[in-house]
Amino acid sequence: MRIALLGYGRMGKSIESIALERHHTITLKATSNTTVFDFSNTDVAIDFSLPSTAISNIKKALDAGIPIISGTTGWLEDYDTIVDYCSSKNGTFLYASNFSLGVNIFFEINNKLSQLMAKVDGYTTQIEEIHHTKKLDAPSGTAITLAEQIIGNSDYKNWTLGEAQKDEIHIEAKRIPEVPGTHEITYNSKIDSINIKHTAHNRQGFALGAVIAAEWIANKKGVFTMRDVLNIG
Ligand SMILES: NC(=O)C1=CN([C@@H]2O[C@H](COP(=O)(O)OP(=O)(O)OC[C@H]3O[C@@H](n4cnc5c(N)ncnc54)[C@H](O)[C@@H]3O)[C@@H](O)[C@H]2O)C=CC1
Ligand SMILES: O=C(O)C1=N[C@H](C(=O)O)C[C@H](O)C1
Repeated sequence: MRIALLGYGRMGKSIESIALERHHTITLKATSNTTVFDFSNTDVAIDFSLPSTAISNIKKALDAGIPIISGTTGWLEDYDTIVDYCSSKNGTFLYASNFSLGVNIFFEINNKLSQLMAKVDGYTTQIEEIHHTKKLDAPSGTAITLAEQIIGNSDYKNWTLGEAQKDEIHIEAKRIPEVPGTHEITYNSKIDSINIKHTAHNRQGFALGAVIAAEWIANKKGVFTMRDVLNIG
């Protein structure tokens, strides 16, 4: 498969290495200096760029009729606009806040645990995420997905980085050098605590998941998620 990389930073380079191992070729390595995106001879585009550039990158690929995978976080308030844009172009689009298999299993556990916890009283819910100091957005896209799952299953109405009101989940976003990504959910009561935690040891899981998603999506039309790709849940 011929892959265009929209973003050639930490993730773009990890994806390149996994894609080459899986016998794919790279047709474009776009960075902030790239003025023309040449999608000729490309089967699928993968966007891991910046919160401020993701939307225009995704639209460029859809305009060119190329299926696009996006892992860029920090732009999700415009997700529905992109879904509509994709439909208007009869295109192919998949976004995931986290492409790793482990985190996608963790999402399923979070969903089930939050359904159970919604049936009992006396627990408060907190999410902690830890990432490297180069990360531009906070909270992480993954923490937002986790919070939205809990909100969908409970009386919580919102998440906040600040002090939480009764109907809000507090997200603690910590930045520590070199940490690839750690997410922990804690339910705390006067009697006990329940924690679930996912720790990424490196970026390989994110990159492998993105390449697997690209392989899966190449000949499809529509808007998809990692649940479709991994067939879990
Ligand atoms: N969904 C997931 O599984 C994961 C998502 N991410 C997200 O991916 C994004 C990128 O992360 P990193 O690679 O660590 O960042 P990075 O800062 O190392 O790389 C960003 C790249 O985007 C490039 N860029 C800037 N403007 C561009 C433009 N207009 N078009 C194309 N490329 C452009 C930069 O030159 C750089 O190469 C972040 O939003 C991060 O949160 C990161 C890891 C996993
Ligand atoms: O910026 C990162 O590095 C990561 N970003 C994603 C997020 O915001 O959730 C996924 C992963 O945790 C690494």
